[in-house]
Amino acid sequence: MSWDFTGGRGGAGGGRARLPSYVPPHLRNAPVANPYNAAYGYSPYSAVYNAPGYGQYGGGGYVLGGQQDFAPRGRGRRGRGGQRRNEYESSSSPSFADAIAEKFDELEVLGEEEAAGGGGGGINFEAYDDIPVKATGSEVPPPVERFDEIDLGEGLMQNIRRCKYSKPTPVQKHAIPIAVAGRDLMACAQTGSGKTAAFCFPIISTILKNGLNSGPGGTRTVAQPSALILSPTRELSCQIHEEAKKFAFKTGVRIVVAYGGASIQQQVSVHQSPFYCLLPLLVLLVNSVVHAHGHFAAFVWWHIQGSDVGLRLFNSVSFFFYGICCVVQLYNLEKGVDILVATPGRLADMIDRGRVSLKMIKHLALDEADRMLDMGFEPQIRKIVQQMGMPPPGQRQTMLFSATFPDEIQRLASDFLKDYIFLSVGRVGSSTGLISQKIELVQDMDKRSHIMKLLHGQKANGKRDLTLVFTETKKGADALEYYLSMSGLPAIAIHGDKVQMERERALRSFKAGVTPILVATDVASRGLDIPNVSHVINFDLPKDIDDYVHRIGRTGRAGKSGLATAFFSDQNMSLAKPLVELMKESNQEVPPWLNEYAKNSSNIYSGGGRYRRYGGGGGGGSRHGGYDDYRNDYSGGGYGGYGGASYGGYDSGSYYGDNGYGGYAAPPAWSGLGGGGGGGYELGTEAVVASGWDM
Ligand SMILES: Nc1ncnc2c1ncn2[C@@H]1O[C@H](COP(=O)(O)OP(=O)(O)OP(=O)(O)O)[C@@H](O)[C@H]1O
Repeated sequence: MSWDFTGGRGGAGGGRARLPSYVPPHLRNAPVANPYNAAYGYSPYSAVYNAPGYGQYGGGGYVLGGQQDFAPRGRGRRGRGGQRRNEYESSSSPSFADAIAEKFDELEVLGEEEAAGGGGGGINFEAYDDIPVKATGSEVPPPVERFDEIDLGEGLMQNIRRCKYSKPTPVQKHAIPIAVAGRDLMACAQTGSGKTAAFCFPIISTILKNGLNSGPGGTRTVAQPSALILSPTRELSCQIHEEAKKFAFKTGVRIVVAYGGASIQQQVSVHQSPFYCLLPLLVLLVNSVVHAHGHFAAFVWWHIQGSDVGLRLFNSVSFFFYGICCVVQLYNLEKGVDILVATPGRLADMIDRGRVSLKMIKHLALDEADRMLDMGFEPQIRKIVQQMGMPPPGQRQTMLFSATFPDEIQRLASDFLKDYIFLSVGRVGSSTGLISQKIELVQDMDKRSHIMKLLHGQKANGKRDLTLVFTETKKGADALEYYLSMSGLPAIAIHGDKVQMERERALRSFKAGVTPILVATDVASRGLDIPNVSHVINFDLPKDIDDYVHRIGRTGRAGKSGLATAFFSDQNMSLAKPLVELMKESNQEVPPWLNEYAKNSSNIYSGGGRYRRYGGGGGGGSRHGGYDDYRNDYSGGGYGGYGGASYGGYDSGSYYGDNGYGGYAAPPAWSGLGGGGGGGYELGTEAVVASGWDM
C-alpha cells in the first residue's frame, strides 16, 4: 500500500496529473523564463504513481526512483584552466547591491503577506501546499491534518500548543502517524520543514504512554535510555536536545545530550541544574587535576593563536564553567535518562566506559544519516546499533532521516530497519522554493570587495537581518571574520577548530543579532535552525550540490522566504551543471553565463551528475534518485534522456530553543523563546533585533 500526496490536498496518486512544477509563493506570477524543463523532457513533479508501492515512471520519460548514475563516488574534477573569465564577467553588474536590496524588498513584502495569511505560529503553510509527498511500504498509516487527530498525550499536546504549532507540516502529517504506529521509517524532506518534531513527537508520546524510564532521584550509575537520537555534530545534537526539551516540558521525560569534541566529562551536558551553584570549587579542583594536560595544551594553543586578551580571558573562564558543568552533567546522566541525544563517536566511547547501556532502547532515530556516513561515522554507528547490546530490528523502532540515498545508506537501512515505510516530501535533494537563489560570477581575488559591497549595500538599504556567510576552510572563515570586522561589519566566525564554548558563544551572539554576520564552515551547514536568517552567502561554494542545498537551507525555513547569494568562480566549474539543474527545478532565474558554464562542463566532464556521490549518469548503475523508494528501483540500464543527475536530499535539523525540567529561564539570547521559570513558558517566533549592525 502506498500513499501519494500533493501537499495537504490528499488523495492517492492514481495517475492523476500533477502540477507542472512547484512554483514557490514568492515567485508565483513572476515572469520567470524557464525554457529548460522542456529541454529535459520532464517536469520535476509530473511523475505519476500508479501501482501501489511503485512509482517508477514519470511523465515525459523521466524515471523516478530509478535515476541512474555511474560515476564512482568522489568529487568531480575541478576547475579548468583558462576558462574564459572575461566572457562572463559582465554578470557582476555595478548595481549589485541594489539588486540584492530589491530582492530583500520583494521578500519582505511577501513575508508580510504571508504573515497576514496567518496560521502555524508564523509558518507559511501555503508554501508547502504543492509539495508532493510519497509514502511507500506495507500498510502505510494514513496521514493526519491536525495534531489532535493522533493520541499524543495531553502533556505533549500542551507543549505543541505552547510552541504555537497550530498544524503539522507535511512531513509531520505523514511521519507522526507512521511513527506513532510503531513502524520503522526512512524519511526525507526539505530543509526547515519540521523533521525534528516529526521524530521527537512520536518518541515522547510513546515514552509517556509506556511509562518513564527515569524517575527523579534515581541512583543508576549506568544510564539506560529508552530512546536514542544520533546526529552528526555537537551543534545539531544540542539543538535537537533543546528542541526535544521544549516538547517534553513538564512531562517528566528526561532528555540528555552527549556530544564529542571535548573531554568525556564535558560530554553529558545538562545545561542547567540546581546543583550548579553548589559544586564549583570542588569541580574545578577535580577537573583541573583530571584534565590538566588537555587544558594546558589548549591553553597554550589559545595563547599562541589569540591576539585578543578578552577572548583569552573568556576561554580561561570557560574552562572553569566547563569544569562545573562536568560533574553536574555526569550526575544528571546517572540520575536517569529517557532520551539520549548523541554524536556517534562520543556515544560509543561512553558505552565502552560503561556509562551508558543500550539494552532498553525502544526507539532509535538517526538524523542526517548521510552526513554521519560522510563524516566517517559508519563504523561507530554500526558498532552502536549492532554490537553494543541494542535490541535488534523488530524489537525496537528505527527512524532514519537522510538527505541522500547512496549505497551505504541503503545498506544501513536494510540492516537497521524492518518492514519500513519510505517517506519523501518533495523531491529528494531539491531545495525549497522559498529560497530565492542568486548566483554571481566573482573570481577569488574579487570576493572580498564583492562581499563588502554586498553587505554595505544591505546595511545602507536597511536590510539588517541575520546573514550567514559560508567559506570553504576554517582559516578562510577566520580571515573573513577579521576582514569584515576590520571593515566595520559586525562578524563572528564558527568552525571546527573553535572550542565548544566559542562555538556556542558565536551562535548565541549571532542569534541575538549582536553579531548579525556569522562566517561559517560547513559545521553550520546542516540542521541548524536559526530563526530570522534571511540571507545566506556562499562566499566559497561547496564542492557538491548537496552541501549547497543544506547551506542555503539555513534560510527560507518554516515557511519563511529567504535569499541565497553565491559567488561562483572558475574553481566551481564542476558545480555549474548541478547548480543549473537545481535552480531550474525551483524556478529560479539562471544567469546565461552559468548556463554556458554548465554546457561547457558537460562537454568536459563525462559524468556531470548532480551529486558528488553519484556522479554523472547516462546508463546503468544502481543509484537511487528521484523521490521514490529505492526498494523499487530498477537496477538495469539507463533511462534515457536524463543524463546524469540523481538525487538525494532532504535535510534535517532543529532549533535552539530552551526550556528546562520544571523551570529554568531560557537564555534570552537564544531563539525566540519567552521566559521559562517553572510556570510554563511561551515559545514564540519573536523577531531578532539585529542590533549589531549599528556597531
Ligand atoms: N508544525 C509546525 N508549526 C510551526 N512551526 C514549526 C512546525 N514544525 C516545526 N516548526 C518550526 O520550523 C522550524 C524548522 O524545523 P526543523 O528545524 O525541525 O526543520 P528540519 O526539517 O529538521 O530542518 P533541516 O532540514 O534544515 O534540518 C523550527 O523553527 C521549528 O520550530
